[in-house]
Amino acid sequence: MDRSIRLALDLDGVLTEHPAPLAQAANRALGMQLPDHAFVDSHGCNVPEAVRLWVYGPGGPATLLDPAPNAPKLLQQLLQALGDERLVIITARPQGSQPTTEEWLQRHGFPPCRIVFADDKVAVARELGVTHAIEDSLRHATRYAEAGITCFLLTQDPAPPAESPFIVRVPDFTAAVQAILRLAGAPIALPGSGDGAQPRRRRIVVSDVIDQRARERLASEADVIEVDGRDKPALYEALREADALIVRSETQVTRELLAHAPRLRVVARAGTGVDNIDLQAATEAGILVLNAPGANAVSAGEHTVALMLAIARNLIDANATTHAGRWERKRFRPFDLKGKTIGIVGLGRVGSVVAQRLRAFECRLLGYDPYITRERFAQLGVEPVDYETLLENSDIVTFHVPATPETRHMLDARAIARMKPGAIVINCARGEVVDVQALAEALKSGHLAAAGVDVFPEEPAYQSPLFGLPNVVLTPHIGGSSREALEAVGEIIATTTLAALRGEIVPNAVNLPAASLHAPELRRLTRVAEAAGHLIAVLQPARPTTFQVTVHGQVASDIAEHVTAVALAAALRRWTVRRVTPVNARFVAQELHLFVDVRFDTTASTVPEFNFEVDGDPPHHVMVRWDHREAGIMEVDRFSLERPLAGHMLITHHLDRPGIIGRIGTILGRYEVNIAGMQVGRRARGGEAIMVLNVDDPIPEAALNEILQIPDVWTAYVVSLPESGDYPMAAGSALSAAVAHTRLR
Ligand SMILES: NC(=O)C1=CN([C@@H]2O[C@H](COP(=O)(O)OP(=O)(O)OC[C@H]3O[C@@H](n4cnc5c(N)ncnc54)[C@H](O)[C@@H]3O)[C@@H](O)[C@H]2O)C=CC1
Ligand SMILES: O=C(O)CCC(=O)C(=O)O
Repeated sequence: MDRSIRLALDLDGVLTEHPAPLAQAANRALGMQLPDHAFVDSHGCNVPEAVRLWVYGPGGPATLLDPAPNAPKLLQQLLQALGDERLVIITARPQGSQPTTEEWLQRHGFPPCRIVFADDKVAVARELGVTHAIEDSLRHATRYAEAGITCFLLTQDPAPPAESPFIVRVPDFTAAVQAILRLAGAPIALPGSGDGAQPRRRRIVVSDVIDQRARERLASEADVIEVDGRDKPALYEALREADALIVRSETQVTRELLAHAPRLRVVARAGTGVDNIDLQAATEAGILVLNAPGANAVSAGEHTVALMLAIARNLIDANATTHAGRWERKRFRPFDLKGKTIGIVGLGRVGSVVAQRLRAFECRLLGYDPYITRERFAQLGVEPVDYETLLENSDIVTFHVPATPETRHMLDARAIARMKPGAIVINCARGEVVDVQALAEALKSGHLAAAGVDVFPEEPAYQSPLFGLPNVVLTPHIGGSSREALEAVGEIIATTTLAALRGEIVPNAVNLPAASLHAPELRRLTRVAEAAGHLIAVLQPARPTTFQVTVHGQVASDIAEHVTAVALAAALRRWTVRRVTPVNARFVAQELHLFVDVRFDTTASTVPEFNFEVDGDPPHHVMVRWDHREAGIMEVDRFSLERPLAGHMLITHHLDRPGIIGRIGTILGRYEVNIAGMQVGRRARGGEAIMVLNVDDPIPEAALNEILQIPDVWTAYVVSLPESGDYPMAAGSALSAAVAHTRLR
């Protein structure tokens, strides 16, 4: 192995993703007008020191950067090949950013490595005897080259004529590391395939017990980490890199927990009730919350009936005394459910199961649920009554409502006082629904005969006023835990968590309105809506003040809301460093004072169209047409297109005069960019025109600059939109980074 190589690595743009979000954040927060590449070499671009300190300092946008693909593993391989003596990170970040920088490296799993903070990188490199460097800044690469240090420059641009032989242009960090390993004679076993980085394997934390098959299903696509949700330090540690968290009722998903999970995209509740999840905090963070309503309803319903029977038949005591060798046949006086009046509070999924089972016992059923129809009561064979009537007339009252402010302590001392003497209470819903203190007192006084309780205000429950009372049957929240329920819940949660992580639309989202349309129609429309949002932000790179969506034709409001959320999220991803998904798109827009205005023109008898408009100088517009099967972007800035936009494109706004299109073609030809198709539109002969060129190859920045030099070409945008197939909706768009250039007319 060649031991003479000493390597200096740049940080931003080499170990991190491209630092464009830093410039965008500074522009937004400090009202600056920095170009996207400002932090490729912030010192060289004269970014003021105070701005650099803010960007790289505690809580600054640099702490939110993602690592470059596979960067931690690549650094590990370099360290293995070269040894830590011969590798150093030299960054031009200010010295004051040392703690946040080190914290970022550690948080993203980079191996420990020497790091030096210096504006004059070459002076430090010389002192350290550096022979090779990896950089993304041309200025630093040039300076290294002048000092005789070979510098791998990460860029897509071709080399200009007569560039120093000490500068070696490579497309990305993987290629640079390959070259260094080759030079060092080290084995090349790069993460991912030889010529490109593999997407990172998803990490799913499971913090409560779930079905074994569900775990296996998750493990087929992701790394599954199991931790005890009650062990906060262990859970927080596991969540640092987690994409999804799966819980049942024990783990409390609080705002604090979410703050420890910067990558989290999905929280899945393997069950029904989501009261252990801070839905507001999850929504603000753009995290999708899933649950599996109904999958354990039979289990909870049967458990409810089991608690009733256990009480009616004295099962618990009779079992214990018989086991103890005491034959107390005369002591027990069980009773039949037949003929009893049972009051069911909440006739949703579980309440309905209970009603259906109890009909077989020939009970009289009273029900209180202000949110369901009379027809539903009739179907279930339940008499609808008000809550007071139910309490006053029932021998057994059983609760099946969700935990909400309205249902909290629905059964308190006053409600209990209305109940028949000797009545029985069953709570298999949520602990908060019943005031346990009042219940315990009524049980002790004898006003109530017995209670069956599966759920507690605080779980796990290690103490309760109900503990030790002889007339209470307690179970540790196992109502929904039947084998069948766990299997069904596990299947739903595993399948939909993986689907949501792949960016697919799932039907069981709690904090994203369900769209009343199913794949593949919705998937296609979603793809195009995301592309439209992306495109409008390429056309309008500075954040506008208004994002207007006008829907023409017959479109259901939930579909319009879905399309708005998807397009808005895609646009916001280019307007803010904050993580945006359809879940928090409207919230983030509000935070950024971006007014989102959705209008409907349902009278228009047209194929449905979604028009996205943003204000600016000039304002921009993108229109999506959707014939309920196919969808496509059919207008840009009010110019109609013959074919929907797709693929790699150059879009220009220019004056309609002879020669312009030819000159653009010539420039692209010189840069070996093949043109695959062209569409042009104009308002009037000799007026403003638009051209969309589909190209087979990436358009180098230098070519774009030349195009912008052509007189009467006002703007040029390079953008990639999906051709076919799916791409992630919720985060991490597969749309390529777009370059937008504008020249003032
Ligand atoms: N013990 C366990 O292991 C399990 C407990 N559960 C819990 O059981 C409860 C019911 O679950 P599901 O039936 O799946 O929910 P659901 O949403 O299907 O039904 C709840 C019903 O309560 C009604 N309701 C809401 N507020 C009400 C109020 N103030 N007064 C009267 N009725 C009201 C609703 O209209 C709805 O019909 C939930 O708290 C759930 O978390 C569910 C499954 C297992
Ligand atoms: O088994 C569980 O996780 C609790 C079930 C439950 O309470 C629910 O699904 O709401």
